[in-house]
Amino acid sequence: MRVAPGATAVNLLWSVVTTAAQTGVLVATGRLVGALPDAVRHGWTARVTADLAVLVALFTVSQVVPVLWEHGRYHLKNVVKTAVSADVSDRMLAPAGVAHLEDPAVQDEYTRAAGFIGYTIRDGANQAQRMLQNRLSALAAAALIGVLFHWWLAVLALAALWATESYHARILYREDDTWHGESEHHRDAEYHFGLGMGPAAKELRVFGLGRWLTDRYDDRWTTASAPMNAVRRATAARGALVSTCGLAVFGAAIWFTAAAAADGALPLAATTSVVGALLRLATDVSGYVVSVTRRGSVCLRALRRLPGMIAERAPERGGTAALPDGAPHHEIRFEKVSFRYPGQRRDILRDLDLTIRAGEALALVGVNGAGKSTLVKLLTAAHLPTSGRILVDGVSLADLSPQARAAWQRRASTITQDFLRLPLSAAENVALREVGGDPADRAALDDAAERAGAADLVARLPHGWDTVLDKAHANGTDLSGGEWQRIALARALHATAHSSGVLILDEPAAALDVRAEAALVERYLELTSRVTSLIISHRFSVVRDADRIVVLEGGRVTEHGTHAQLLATDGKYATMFRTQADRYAA
Ligand SMILES: Nc1ncnc2c1ncn2[C@@H]1O[C@H](COP(=O)(O)OP(=O)(O)OP(=O)(O)O)[C@@H](O)[C@H]1O
Repeated sequence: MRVAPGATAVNLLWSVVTTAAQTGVLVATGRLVGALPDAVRHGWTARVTADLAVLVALFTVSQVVPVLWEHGRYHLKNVVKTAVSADVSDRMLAPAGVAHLEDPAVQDEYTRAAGFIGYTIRDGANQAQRMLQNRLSALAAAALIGVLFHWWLAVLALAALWATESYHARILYREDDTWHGESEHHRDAEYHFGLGMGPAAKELRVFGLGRWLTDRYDDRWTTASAPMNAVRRATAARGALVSTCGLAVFGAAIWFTAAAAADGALPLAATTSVVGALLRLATDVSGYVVSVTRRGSVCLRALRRLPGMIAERAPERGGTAALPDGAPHHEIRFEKVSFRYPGQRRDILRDLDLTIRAGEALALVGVNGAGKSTLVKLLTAAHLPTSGRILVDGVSLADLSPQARAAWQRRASTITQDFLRLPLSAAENVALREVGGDPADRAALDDAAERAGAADLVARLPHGWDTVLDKAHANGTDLSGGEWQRIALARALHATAHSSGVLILDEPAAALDVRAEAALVERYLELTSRVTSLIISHRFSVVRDADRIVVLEGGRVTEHGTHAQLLATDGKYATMFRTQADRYAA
């Protein structure tokens, strides 16, 4: 990842200028102090004026340039943050499949790459610049000691700095590693925090679960922090001892310098500069900057590992095949398809055979957990079958090239049970620009809304299509579950009117009221007339008009036919239908 080389070069320049100015201040202070005895004896001299002017100028530069440098680092930090977020998203969203999104090991690596409290690439990059400046500054101060006094003292001071800083950095590394190893607990803690602030916030309050959530967050966070606190307790005393030893070396060096001055072996000006340089070296022994830089590099390594890990744990099977434009022209065929979720012991689908003819309106019914939504995931190539094939006009989805697989996913317009609720305008919620929709084409939007039964809803919105569907947004509004469902349906219909040829509706009526459900049923055949469609619903009123209905049971299709044929067969479908119908009749 290469980010803002120009801004990085400017920041480098600022750090070099800062170092030069700070070292200049040490020299100028020495010169000024060296000139003072003369001034005391003979009054104010031109040399004092000149030395003072140089000192003030260098001091001003040493104070002002870091402000510019700070600004530059802040800018770079933001650029790095945006670049990392984009990079992480790209890597996570690149595969057409979704198996890696459900893998805890990948989630952990993702959490590390994206960064969490104190562990981010942006902080690492920021502190790396500080570390560089510290190194330059330490070398300059040591050079000053060597030139003005003794090189062995310069080396001793650098060695004391290096030893103390390394020790502290090592302690921090241990803390860091312990902290980092707890990423699952951190994720859990963050999840509970997000839950309280996010979409479930209202429900949690209504149930009075605020306290429970806080306690749970507290518990997870304490669990995550406990190992690091233990390391911290174990190392605190030793850390303080090492610091004291390091500072003792610097104290002795200052003592030695002062003694040389008292013996007349070192002029006053040089003594002042050398003591200043020693104090400068002594103040930066914490190891913090080194540790944060290392943390950043840990995140960077996780980011680099992420694609490899995704490829290894959730390999993208595929080939080079492509589908003909506008497929399916003939059929979508499931041939002996079995599927088991990664890491699970049970097949959800078993040797399933099913054919969906092009242009057909097929309905799928089955009890909870029968595998209906799983079948949709396979149909949209989010997962590939564990065995068997899914053929679209004779081409297996498993043989598609990554581009062809992505194109097939765009061709299938799917509204799942947990459909997207985007904090965007109503227009953008229906016509997603990213998949070729045009929110400015109001005629197309009106048509989709009309067909989805959402026209009245849009007309009632305070700013019509431009109303943002998010209460957290100024002038935004929130929708009820059923209203959202109509917007989602409009999105699917808008897509089928443009680029999609396959319409998949998973429980499209779950949140609809009786009238809206009746309207959906009335329009169902018209809605699906131009496409190949699959509808899943527990409401038999919604599925009964489908061209064909299939029953999924035990991972297989056990019955298929029209509503009338299935009732006549008097099997599972007929039983389920009558149970529901009897309840309504009663
Ligand atoms: N990502 C997953 N990892 C492991 N198991 C899963 C995953 N998603 C679903 N399952 C399991 O697969 C089975 C079928 O789930 P699926 O969601 O396909 O059922 P469904 O027929 O759509 O149910 P419902 O009518 O309740 O929506 C369930 O037992 C579920 O626990």
